[in-house]
Amino acid sequence: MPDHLFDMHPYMPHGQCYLWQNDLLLLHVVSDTLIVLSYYSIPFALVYILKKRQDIPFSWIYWLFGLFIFLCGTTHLLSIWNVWVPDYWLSGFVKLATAISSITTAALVWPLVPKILAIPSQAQLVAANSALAREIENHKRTEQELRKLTLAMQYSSSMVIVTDAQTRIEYCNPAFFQITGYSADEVLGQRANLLKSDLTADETYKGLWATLLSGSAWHGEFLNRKKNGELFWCLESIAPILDESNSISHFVSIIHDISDRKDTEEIIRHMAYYDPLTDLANRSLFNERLEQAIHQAKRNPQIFALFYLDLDRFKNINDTLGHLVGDKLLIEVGRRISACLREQETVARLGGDEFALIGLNLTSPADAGEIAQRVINTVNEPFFIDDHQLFVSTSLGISVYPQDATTSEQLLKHADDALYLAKQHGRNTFEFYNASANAQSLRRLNIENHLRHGLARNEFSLAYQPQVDLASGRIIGAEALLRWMPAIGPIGPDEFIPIAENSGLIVEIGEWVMRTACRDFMAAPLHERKLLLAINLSARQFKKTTLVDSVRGILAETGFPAERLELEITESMLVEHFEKTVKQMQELKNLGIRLAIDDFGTGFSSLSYLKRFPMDTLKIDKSFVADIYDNQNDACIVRSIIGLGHGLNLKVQAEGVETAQQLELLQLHQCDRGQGYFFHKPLPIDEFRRLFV
Ligand SMILES: Nc1nc2c(ncn2[C@@H]2O[C@H](COP(=O)(O)O[C@H]3[C@@H](O)[C@H](n4cnc5c(=O)[nH]c(N)nc54)O[C@@H]3COP(=O)(O)O)[C@@H](O)[C@H]2O)c(=O)[nH]1
Repeated sequence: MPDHLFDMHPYMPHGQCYLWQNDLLLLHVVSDTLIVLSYYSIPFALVYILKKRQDIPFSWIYWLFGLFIFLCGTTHLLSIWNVWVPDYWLSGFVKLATAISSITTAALVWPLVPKILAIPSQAQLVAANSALAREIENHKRTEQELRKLTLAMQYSSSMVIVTDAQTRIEYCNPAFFQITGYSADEVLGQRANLLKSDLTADETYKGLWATLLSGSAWHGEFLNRKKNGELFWCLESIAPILDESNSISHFVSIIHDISDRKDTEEIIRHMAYYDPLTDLANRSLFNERLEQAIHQAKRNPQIFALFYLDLDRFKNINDTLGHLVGDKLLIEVGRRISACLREQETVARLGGDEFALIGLNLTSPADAGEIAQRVINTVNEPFFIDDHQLFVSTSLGISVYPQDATTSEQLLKHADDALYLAKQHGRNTFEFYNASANAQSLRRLNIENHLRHGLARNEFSLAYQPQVDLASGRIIGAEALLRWMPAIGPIGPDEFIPIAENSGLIVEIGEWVMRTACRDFMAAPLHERKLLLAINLSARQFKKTTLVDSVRGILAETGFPAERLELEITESMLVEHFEKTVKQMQELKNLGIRLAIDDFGTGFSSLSYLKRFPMDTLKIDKSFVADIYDNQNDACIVRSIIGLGHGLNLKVQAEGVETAQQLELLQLHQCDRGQGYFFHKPLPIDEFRRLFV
């Protein structure tokens, strides 16, 4: 060591300055002693802490710091020591050791600062602790929720399936095993399509996958199959579960067994689409099937036919044998008609005795004719119902797609027009629609429209056809016959009366006829002649419960004597409305009115009915009279009717007498009265009056 740097000679050694200053010595010794004691206590405290808290991070720095403090204390201890023992080398070395330890500590403590600062503070630890506590609480709550959801799945009556992204089953709830009959071993790891029945449309699966792969949930219905092969309807909700990277990791399906609901739906559907009596399709289903047939025929050009049919005079059966027999007959007719068509074709009951059929895939319209004939033949076979043997006939109208129409409304309307034609052509037959039938139906509609205004426009008049007493040749009365002169040109009663009957207008028109005829006959010169007045009544008028009141009212209003009024009723009307008709007739008879059966021989001809009606006159239909001279059968029929009428104490009147020979024969068989062109055509009132002037 260079002496000039540490030359101590000019200075007094440390210790000697205290020799002559006792107080200073005391101050230094006491202070150094206190410093030493407190310096030494620090390493001890640190050692104690490190022993107790061995987890303290960076403990070596505490050891280093402790050593440095200890050396500092030792330096002060040596300061006291040097007062009396000038061992400055020792003090120098201790200071050197202190310097080394302090430099080392200082050098090592600075890099440690950021690391120590990174150690959380107490406050931070408290905050982290409470955050952790909250986290734990949330976790517990989530666990509880999960437990609840798991329990819900366990006890749910709906099936729950969880699959992986490849649709391999990972979880099924107990309801799944219970409903499908599978066990866990049989399904876990299997593809979810093990329930597939192959009866669900491919479009459904396509839609399902498109929805799921787009990340959305799919809802829909499947017809699935259980382990035992039984089919069951499922309402499913399937949702994809996405992972953190937004890829599908799982699928979860909730499945409800809706077979019961489907059964109920099926019952409701059946009620909505099937006729409860015959179990045939009803009008709604028929319309749907017709639309389907049109749709298919448009895509795949083909011919099909629509048949419209009803039973001829079905009402007779209902009225005479009761509705129960009528219903059983309809059921049986439905069965027979169905047997005439193929499985995929439609037979519907549209109401009452009306049926409609669709005959598909025809090679030509003639096929439709064959089907219609089969239907007629099968219906013509006798029916045995409740000890009754019934003979029934049917009439059919046919429209063919596409030649007659291409819309359901038009096809139905044209078949209906054709049916009308079949009825007009004598029943028990079929007719194809044709344009003229269409024109006829349009004409019918036009006539009906004009008829509605006929009375208001004063377009009606009456013609009177004289009725002659065949023994004396005297005119004893006349039949009032309605004439109509509308703006569209004259229309005969044969055409407009059925339309007036169908539309119900005949009731009002009939009253006008009776009132006008009674007035005409009350005026001179007819009144004095005490002529009989014959008036036709239609079935529709008879159905009206007000008929008797109306007749009574007209007689009272016009003063025409009841005993000179003869109301003509056709034979078929008597049979169709038997009970009601007898009652009405009896009430009319009670007024004193005469009753005649018109067109006798053309209707039902049940003699047992005849004796129950309170009749006065039988009118032999002109069709028998026409050939009475040339046709033995007709002559025989006329003779029999005259005999029958007289046997029942009735007056017999022949209609349509046109020749002297006919008259001669009728007189020969003692027919009471005659009416026909041979005597007079129906005459306008003025001409008729002139006969008596
Ligand atoms: N409910 C009502 N029906 C009525 C009424 N007025 C007429 N009618 C019915 O309309 C049908 C057709 O009647 P019409 O064209 O008047 O024909 C009558 C006679 O003109 C015709 N007749 C009479 N004599 C002859 C003859 O010698 N030859 C021949 N070819 N025809 C003849 O017969 C019709 C009378 O028939 P009927 O009633 O059966 O006695 C007809 O059914 C009328 O009943 C009405 O007001 N209400």
